[in-house]
Amino acid sequence: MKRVQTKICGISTPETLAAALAHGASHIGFVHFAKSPRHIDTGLARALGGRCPAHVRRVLLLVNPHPADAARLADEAGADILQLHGDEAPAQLSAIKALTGLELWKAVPVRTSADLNATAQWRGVADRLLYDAKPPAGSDLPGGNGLRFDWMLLQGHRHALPWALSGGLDPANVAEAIGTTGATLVDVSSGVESSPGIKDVDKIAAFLKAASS
Ligand SMILES: O=C(O)c1ccccc1N[C@@H]1O[C@H](COP(=O)(O)O)[C@@H](O)[C@H]1O
Repeated sequence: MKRVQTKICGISTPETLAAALAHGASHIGFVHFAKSPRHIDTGLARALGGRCPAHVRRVLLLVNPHPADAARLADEAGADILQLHGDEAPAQLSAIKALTGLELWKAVPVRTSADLNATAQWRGVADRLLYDAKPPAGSDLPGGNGLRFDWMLLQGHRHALPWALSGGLDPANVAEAIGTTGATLVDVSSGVESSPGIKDVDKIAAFLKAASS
């Protein structure tokens, strides 16, 4: 069976980056969104990303960026992949793709099967869909809320694009999440923290071990 890929999102220190790399993360996420407790500037993202070996992909998370800003921020951060986690329109991603040529992930907020069935619009626009739980009404954060959705919705679903699973994953539930959904790429942020924005090296290690077992 193919090894499950793993993204640790919201890395902001050399210590937590080292833990993620030592335990086999395939993707490292840097959050550039001022309202997030995980927000870092692009200079720090570049410095941390510079410690990643070439096979580890550096993902810059942005929310509703103007395409020109997305291109500048990606360049400053040295990103390999852009994760668009707001309510971007397809034309916005097309413009970002034209400017950067980077791999683009589009976050899809999921509560019901209707949310999954509306994803055909991303064909030819995004490279990967990232399913996340729909945020609570009025939430400041469109993601990173530690909330999961009903994984059973993914059973038998015909995905419009390659996809990844996120939302409320943690060391205790990630193996079940992979088993239930068949995910080949999982993404975690708050589930490997001791408090919002503070990553925990032991939880990172436990998550990566559980995801690969
Ligand atoms: O992590 C954040 O602060 C964040 C802010 C704005 C948009 C998305 C964010 N994180 C992403 O949300 C999902 C789920 O996170 P969690 O594991 O439930 O905390 C994940 O893809 C993060 O990359």
